[in-house]
Formats: sequence, C-alpha cells, structure tokens
Amino acid sequence: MADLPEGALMQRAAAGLAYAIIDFLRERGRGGAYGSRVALLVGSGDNGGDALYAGAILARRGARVEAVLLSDRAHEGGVAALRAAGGTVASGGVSTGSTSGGTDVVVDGIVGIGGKPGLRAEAEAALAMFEGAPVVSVDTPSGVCVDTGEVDGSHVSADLTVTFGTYKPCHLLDPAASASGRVELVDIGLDLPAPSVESLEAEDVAALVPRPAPDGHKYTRGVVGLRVGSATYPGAALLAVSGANTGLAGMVRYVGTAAEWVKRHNPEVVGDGQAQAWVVGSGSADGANSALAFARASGVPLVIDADSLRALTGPLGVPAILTPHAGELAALIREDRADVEARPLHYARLAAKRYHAVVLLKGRRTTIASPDPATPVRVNTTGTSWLATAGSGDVLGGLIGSLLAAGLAPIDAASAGAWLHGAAATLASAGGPVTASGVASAIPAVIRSLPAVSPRSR
Ligand SMILES: NC(=O)C1=CN([C@@H]2O[C@H](COP(=O)(O)OP(=O)(O)OC[C@H]3O[C@@H](n4cnc5c(N)ncnc54)[C@H](O)[C@@H]3O)[C@@H](O)[C@H]2O)[C@@H](O)CC1
Repeated sequence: MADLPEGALMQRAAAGLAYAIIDFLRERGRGGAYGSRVALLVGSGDNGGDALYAGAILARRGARVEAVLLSDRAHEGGVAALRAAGGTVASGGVSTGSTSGGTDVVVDGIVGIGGKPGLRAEAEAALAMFEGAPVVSVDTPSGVCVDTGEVDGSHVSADLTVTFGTYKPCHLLDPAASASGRVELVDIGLDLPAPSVESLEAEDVAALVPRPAPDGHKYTRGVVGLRVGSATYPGAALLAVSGANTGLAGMVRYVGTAAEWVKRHNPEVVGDGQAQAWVVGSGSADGANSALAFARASGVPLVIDADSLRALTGPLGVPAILTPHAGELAALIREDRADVEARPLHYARLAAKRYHAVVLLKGRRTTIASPDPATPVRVNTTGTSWLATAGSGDVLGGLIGSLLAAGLAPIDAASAGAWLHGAAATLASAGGPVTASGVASAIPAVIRSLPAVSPRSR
C-alpha cells in the first residue's frame, strides 16, 4: 500500500461505487448509466470525494449527474473531475433542478467514517428535495454512528450501501444495519486493523461444526443435558430438546416434568446423568432457580435462557452463555428495553462483563459478546423475520447446548448456533411462515449444505 500513488484508494473506491450504482440502476429497470438522472449529495470530506469521482464515471457513460454541495468545502479534484465529465455542480445545498422530479438515484456522499452522528439542517433539506428517490450510500449511511451502530438524530436510510475494504459495525448492528439497506463490499486493497465487531460466514461455521472422529463414540462426541420446560410450559421442553437432538452431540439427556412427552417424541433421549453442558431456563417457570442450581453444581458449561436468567445474581463461576432477548436483558441489568434495543452492542458487552459470561442478545441482528473485551463481538446475519415465532428461542438454546457439549468454546457455540438457527429458519421458511419445530427439523439439512472445509473432528 505504501507504493500507491496518492488518491489511488479513492479512485478504486469510486470505480467500485460507480459500477455498483450502474447495477443498481439496471435492477430498477434503467438500462444502466446512459440516460439516468443521478443526484450526488456531497459533504466536505473524502466521502464526498468518492461520490464526485463516481459521478464523473457515470457522467462519462451518459448519465445526467448533478452534485449538490452541502458545504463551502468539497473535494476539489472530485469537483473538477465531475465538471470535466459533463456533470453539473450546485453549491449552497440547493439543487438546480436538473435531476429532480425524476431522479433515478440519490448518492449519499454526505459523510462516511469521518462523520459525527446526526445530519445537519442542510443535509436534511437536500434529502427532502429528493424524497422518494432510491438512495445509495457511500461507505456508510450518513448520520449513523459508524462504530456502534447506534443512531442519534436524523440519518439517511439507504436502499444500498457500497462500502470499502471491510464491513463496519454500522452495517452489522441494528438500528444502523437497517438503515444501511443491502450492503455491498468493494475490495480496494486496504490494510485493515483487527475488527472489534465481526460476523461469521458459512465457511467459518463449517470449520466450527463438530464432526465425529472416525473412532469417536457417543461420549467423546459430547453429552448435552437439558433441565427445561415445566407443567405450565411442556412445549418448551420439547422444542429445546428438538434443537439439541439434531445429532450434533453424541447424546441428549432430559430432566424435568415433561420427561414422558420428551421420550415419547424422542426415543433416543435419556434421563439424568453426567453431561458436558447443561441448558436451563426455557419455560422452566418455578423450577428455574433449582434447574440453575443443579446445573451450576455440575461444574460444566451452561446455557442459561429465559426464566433462569431471573435467578442470576452475578458471575456463576462456570463458563456460561446467557441467551436473553432485549426485554430479558433489560430486566437483568435494570435498564429500559428501548435503551437495550437502541444500543445492543453496548449492553451486550456490559452484561458479558458483569456476569463473566458470553451474552447472546437475540434480535434481528443477534449480538454475541464475550466477557473478554479483546474478543470481537459477533453479529449474526442469517435468518428471516418469520423466525420471530413462539418457541424459536427454546430451539436455539438446545442447539447451542449441543455445540457446547461437543466441545466448542462458548463464543463459538453461541455464534455458530445463532448462524445455524437463522439459516435453518430461512431454509424452512422458503419465503413463507415457519414454526419453531420446522426450524429445528431444518438444522441437519443446513449442516449438510455447509461448504467443504477442513473441520476439527471429535
Ligand atoms: N480511509 C480510507 O483509506 C479511504 C476512505 N475513503 C472515503 O473517505 C471517507 C472518510 O473520509 P473523511 O475522513 O474525509 O471523512 P468524511 O468524509 O466521512 O467526513 C468528514 C467531514 O465531514 C464533516 N462532518 C463530520 N460530521 C458531520 C455531520 N454530521 N454532518 C455534516 N458534516 C460532517 C467534517 O467536518 C469533515 O469535513 C470514507 O468513509 C470513504 O468514503 C475512500 O476514498 C477510500 C479510502
């Protein structure tokens, strides 16, 4: 990178952006750049520079491009390039009207990674001029907090965000992830620092999923135990067992009031005994405290869900994964649910530190924080909104328990479990409704479809 001429990275970024915009225009029924009307909203930094150079490429390909400068300062080279390519430049934040009334795409080059959260009045006014037109954001949707995914004040809501080098936290974490729309990554040859937030991909999960060693037996593959469900919620036991009993662990134990039901539906599930991991709390009702106490006394790693979260008073002294949704986490740490939803990264990290446990905060973008602050937070990107259905969390707890019993580290068990759970939901849903049982049934098929990598066998 040291040998790159000045501006080379911006040229690469602008070229990637321009071609992504052309594809975007084609998707929307335009032929491509030729004859399209493109409005660039240009801030004072390099983000605006990317937009201007991309606009120049589009103008040379026959697009009618107008840059609306939102500041007295704008990237000089970019302005000159756009003018030379036949584009027009309007200063003072007001469009000359050359593309409005039928703008095919608005390019948000207001701010990128150098921006402070919130939009200034001139940016809000410029966006209002083009209301209704599709928006492509350059690198990040302007106005969101890039490093936390939080929003504070107004921000752009993009249809597409074209980012450079690597995904940023705002592309992964809600609420900013929702404002990013679809995110396309352009490799521009950046030297990147270690991430603070990351997301597993299919290859990562394939490498983590436990596979039986040639000479493995059911005990070496791991035994997962579940103390879940109750007379009030017997279904929670069945669903958690269905998540655990997918064949990922060597054996599944169930202890609780739904034992007869569980055995009738799962003849391979056995009763009490030793386990390498216990799952507690899903639908446990009044038995949540005792389930947690029994499991904790075993000294093995735990998955702690739902009702047992309420029994927590502090660190447990054993490796643990807490699996709250926003309401449960809010109750646990005595915060408002709305605050937890607005700052999932912050609160997942806070709870992980407070309870010395991996915290898996469920949501559209499930956020998984380790108690070790040096470990990147993992954000899950698989799934479908159809997964918001009763019992799906019980299935997730059982699935994570089986991965934990099979020997995965808690952060890996939680994040691989969330990935598989989301992928199973997408597969079972096929674009339509899905039940928690359907999600559990689809888990083996998702594992079969993972890419071939060199997995660790047990
Ligand atoms: N880092 C890199 O190596 C590369 C960066 N590139 C682009 O450069 C961008 C970063 O550029 P900059 O560091 O110049 O920063 P930005 O362009 O993101 O923003 C900084 C400018 O915006 C102003 N500003 C800050 N907050 C604002 C707000 N809320 N409303 C209005 N104006 C605000 C600041 O006064 C400053 O002038 C990236 O997002 C990317 O688009 C690309 O050209 C490729 C290479």
